[in-house]
Amino acid sequence: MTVTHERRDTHPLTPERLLDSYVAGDFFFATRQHTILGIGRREVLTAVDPARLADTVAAELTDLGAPLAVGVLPFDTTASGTSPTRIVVPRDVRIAGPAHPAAATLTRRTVGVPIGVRAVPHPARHEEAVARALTELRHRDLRKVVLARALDVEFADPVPAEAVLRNLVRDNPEGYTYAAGLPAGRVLVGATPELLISRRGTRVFAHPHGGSAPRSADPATDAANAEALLASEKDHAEHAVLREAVLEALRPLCRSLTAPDTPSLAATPTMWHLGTTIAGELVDPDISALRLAAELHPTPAICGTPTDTARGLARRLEPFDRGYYAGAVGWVDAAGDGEWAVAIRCAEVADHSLRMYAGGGIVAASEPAAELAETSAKFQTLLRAMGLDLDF
Ligand SMILES: C=C(O[C@@H]1C=C(C(=O)O)C=C[C@H]1O)C(=O)O
Repeated sequence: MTVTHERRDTHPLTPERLLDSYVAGDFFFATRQHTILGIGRREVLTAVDPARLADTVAAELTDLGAPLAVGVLPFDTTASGTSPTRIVVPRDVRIAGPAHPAAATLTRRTVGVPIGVRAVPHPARHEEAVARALTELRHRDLRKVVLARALDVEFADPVPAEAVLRNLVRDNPEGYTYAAGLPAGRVLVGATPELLISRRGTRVFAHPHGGSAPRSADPATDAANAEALLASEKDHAEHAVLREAVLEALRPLCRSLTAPDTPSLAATPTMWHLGTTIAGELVDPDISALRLAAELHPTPAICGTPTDTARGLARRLEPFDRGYYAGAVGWVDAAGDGEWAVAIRCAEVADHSLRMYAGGGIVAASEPAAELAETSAKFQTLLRAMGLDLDF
């Protein structure tokens, strides 16, 4: 196993070269700090429960003398989930600096022309599901539930995950842009703004996002959307549930924990969000980034509160299995450091088709039509990367 860091020789290891080397099945993770490429698979470790897998991964990294492991957590990490946590020790790891700002000079790649696009469920059914969730919110012990929908896109030719990834890197300078190989040649690819947890030594950070508004090409509308989000009681209520849950999960693990009282605006090229930066100092330096991700996931950003009730309701109201959508994607190294991002704004690529997902938090003050529009806006991250000017 070799780890190659950026070096100044005739072939510097640049983020662009990592992108050029990436092939579907590899692991790719670009952040504001660095770009990681995990090539191939030396070991694949799977288990339903990511917390249990964390210890196995730590032992495996030590045994193999490997620097880091990469992978994905599914949305549903309970026994009834159908996709396991999947951690890969790559054959080779290459690390370069951040992809930005040079990414703006990347040339876009063509993804192909779709021969069919289908919303799952039909948009009207999604509105009905939101309406049913509102009834549950009124009558049950439920404060928030996240409901998602999907878009299935069919192509005449195989979908080049490499092109989708490259276009996502080009378009999304601030977030976590990722690709992870899944069984049967499938690929999870996306660009998420949301950090579930990062750990460096005893320092941990989380940046939960909850509360959304679309960006606009018109600067006045764009600014007005941001202002309206900052002033929206409904979005602040939705965010408060999330902030509380993340703080509550981290509190027993941290000797100190800080978070501003009110969220601030976080931007992606397609969405405005309310975000809170949470920083903590771990009590136990042996708790790895993967273990921390397992402790926090699923947060109310992608599930709801209380967790079990919300997960059960989402399972009943959504006509699909989320798989790795709304799970987590990231890496953990031999020292236990790592970064795990919330696996949203993504698609699962399978040969000639892909399925993209978008969801939104429903609270008592939500409205079905607005929730449908929010998911349409969230699809834009992937639709743009695919060069598709569609509104679903
Ligand atoms: C669930 C998604 O996004 C999450 C839900 C949000 C919301 O409801 O406001 C905001 C950011 C994300 O945490 C998604 O993009 O699919």
